[in-house]
Amino acid sequence: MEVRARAPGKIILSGEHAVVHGSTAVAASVDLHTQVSLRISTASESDDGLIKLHLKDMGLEFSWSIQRIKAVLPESSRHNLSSPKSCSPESAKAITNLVEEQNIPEAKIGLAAGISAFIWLYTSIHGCKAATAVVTSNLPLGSGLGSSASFCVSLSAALLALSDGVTMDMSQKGWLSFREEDLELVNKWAFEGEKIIHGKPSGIDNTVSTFGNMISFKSGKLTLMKSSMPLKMLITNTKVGRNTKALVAGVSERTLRHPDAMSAVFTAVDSISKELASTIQSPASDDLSITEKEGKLEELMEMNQGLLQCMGVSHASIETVLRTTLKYKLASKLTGAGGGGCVLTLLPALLAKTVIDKVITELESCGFQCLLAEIGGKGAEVCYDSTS
Ligand SMILES: Nc1ncnc2c1ncn2[C@@H]1O[C@H](COP(=O)(O)OP(=O)(O)O)[C@@H](O)[C@H]1O
Ligand SMILES: C[C@@](O)(CCOP(=O)(O)O)CC(=O)O
Ligand SMILES: [Mg+2]
Repeated sequence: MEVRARAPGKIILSGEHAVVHGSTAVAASVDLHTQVSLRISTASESDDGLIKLHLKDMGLEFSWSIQRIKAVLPESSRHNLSSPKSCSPESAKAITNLVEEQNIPEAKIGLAAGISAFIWLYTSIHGCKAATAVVTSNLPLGSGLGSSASFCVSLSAALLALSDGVTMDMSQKGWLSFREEDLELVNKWAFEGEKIIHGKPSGIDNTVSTFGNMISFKSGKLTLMKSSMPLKMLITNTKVGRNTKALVAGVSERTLRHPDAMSAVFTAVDSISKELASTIQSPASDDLSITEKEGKLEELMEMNQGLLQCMGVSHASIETVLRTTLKYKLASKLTGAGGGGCVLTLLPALLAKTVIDKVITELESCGFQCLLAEIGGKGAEVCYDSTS
């Protein structure tokens, strides 16, 4: 039994961090993906008794014997597929031991969280069967573009696509979408994986990676959005590494120290996200031209960035990108958890290509990496044939 699954990364146009505390946020998928190829041995096939994880881009391979997993994770018999369970503290400890035994290179130790999520999702959905998962990704890891969620969504999609938990026509060729209710199940399982990586995720990243498009999201509920204007975003990766779990925990600690002030910040972000969502969706008219709508978005992005600074998640490298784009009268904000990572800059529809080229050249001369990604594409998909 073999399948491939892919799931996109994302940008957050407004509301990161505040969304963890109940505010509205707006996000869109980007056309960068994590892809998982999964092969599970059937009862009739001979196998090597191993569960293998190959992180191909990094040239790393990990494997665990079925006996070892059974000994350390006694509850690893398959769970009820339709009601995903959270990883208990005991299981988390056992999984940490399984990961530590693999001697991950010190420079790549951040991968430990992703590998733990793999073990939890694999054993919960398929129990202890020999298998090989090969992962590739063109998303930068730990940069705010949701690589953790896209990893968990593509993994959950592949695992469920080879289970009886979803309904798929395995004889169909090419990339296939899930039914709505199956997408919801993929999303729930991915959220359990994302919890292992983020600690306390809001669920926005796995939701937009699963369903694709552009969404507004509040307290676990998504609303699909339909943009009525062109939205071109420049993504600048500062290449400053950071970790979402630590940044989310830092904002929670600040909230405990200053509950009233932070509650006002989160309320302001909620209003910004709602206004941003309605601006993006309202039809351009004589009252509000595309240019005026872009002006509104720019102001809202700048206000959101100011509030992210209040939360303590900006960074000197982010400030450099903001200053550089402002020289060209362009508005920017960090996207994702901040502390480094990626910055979004709105490129107005009528902006001359020469200006875009100039701003990119200047940002890249600072050592940053720029990309113009398409936003709002498809969510999780699977493919059963090896030719597509
Ligand atoms: N392709 C992958 N293979 C293994 N682990 C991954 C992969 N993509 C993401 N991860 C896990 O997610 C972590 C990065 O997640 P995070 O800090 O939330 O940043 P982001 O989601 O913005 O990329 C990595 O350190 C790793 O643990
Ligand atoms: C900061 C946060 O709002 C988004 C994190 O995104 P990323 O992992 O930095 O891509 C956290 C969350 O919503 O779970
Ligand atoms: Mg993440």
